[in-house]
Amino acid sequence: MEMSALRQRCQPVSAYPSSSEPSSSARQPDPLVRQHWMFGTAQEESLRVVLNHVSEAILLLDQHGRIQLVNPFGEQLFGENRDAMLGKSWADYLEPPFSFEYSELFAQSSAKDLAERIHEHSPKEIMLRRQDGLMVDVDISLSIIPAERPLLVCIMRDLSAYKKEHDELRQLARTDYLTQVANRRAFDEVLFRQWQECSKTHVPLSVLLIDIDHFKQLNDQFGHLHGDQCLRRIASAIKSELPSPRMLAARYGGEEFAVILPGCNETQATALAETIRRKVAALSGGDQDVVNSHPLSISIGVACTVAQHLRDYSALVNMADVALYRAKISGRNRVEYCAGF
Ligand SMILES: Nc1nc2c(ncn2[C@@H]2O[C@H](COP(=O)(O)OP(=O)(O)OP(=O)(O)O)[C@@H](O)[C@H]2O)c(=O)[nH]1
Repeated sequence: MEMSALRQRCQPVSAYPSSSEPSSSARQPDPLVRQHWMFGTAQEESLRVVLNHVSEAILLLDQHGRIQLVNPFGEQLFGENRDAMLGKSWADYLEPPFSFEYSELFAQSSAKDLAERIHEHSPKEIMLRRQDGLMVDVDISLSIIPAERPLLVCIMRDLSAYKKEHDELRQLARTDYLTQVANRRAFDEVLFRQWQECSKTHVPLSVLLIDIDHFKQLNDQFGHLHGDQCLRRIASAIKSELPSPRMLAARYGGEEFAVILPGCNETQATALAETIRRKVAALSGGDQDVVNSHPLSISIGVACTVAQHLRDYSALVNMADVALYRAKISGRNRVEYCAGF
């Protein structure tokens, strides 16, 4: 056999076209890996091509979790050259708590223990820290090749695009299309969470229910498209007055909005409601636009709970509703507080 043909047979699984072969000084896989992962036959050569072109990161780890082989997509995912990756601990590329979890897995004293425990840790979604410091969400699957000194096949799939799409869809499902504030579903979820958190920490929790006054008249006089424009302007006025990102403005339904104010007591919530009322009243009047010249006002009901003395969070909303009703029958364009039923 010619020397070049012999050399060809001795390529490890991660072999590249000859132009990108590692230099002789580059770190080489464990001899055991080399012994098992030589290529020569046409079938093995096909497998080498598949591994080099498959768009998932494929790594071979020894039983201590040290990287023995990596395919080109793996290099791309880790943002590092394979020569630098070979021999390094795979778990060192992971973010805590996964780095601890997998370091502990690879510290098993016997191959049998490792084989038994590997199923508890795969498949799984974990976070990878690339060489350039970027964090990437990945899905991993670990399989064991049983032997006295077992090897592990680690397949990693980049979830970034999927995560981005998922986050965008989630955001859409929680946003009111017309006004771009949170919708009722998001309001209920956040209020439930804040209720639980404030119960634990004994901080007050307040809610505002806001209803536009005589909105039907505005719709009837100027049409629903102009009504929509007012809804958008009022939503953004409410949002702009919230001093903390933990506070949430939502469209509660029709021409009603709601605000969650974690950490706000009765006095603070009432003062903020008054600021919002004034801001909305100031939206109309000064503009040339016929709708903007139409007087706009809102009525607001305020309710607060401290140490969660109420039955549940819906009782807080009911109290704000009672206060809102009071504001309406007392002449509108005002803030009312309900201390309890
Ligand atoms: N333009 C527009 N109007 C809406 C929307 N949702 C609800 N409305 C209107 O809001 C109006 C609510 O009318 P009412 O419940 O009678 O209340 P109001 O006229 O504001 O009277 P008070 O609340 O008692 O001051 C109705 O005319 C609905 O058609 C919407 O998305 N866009």
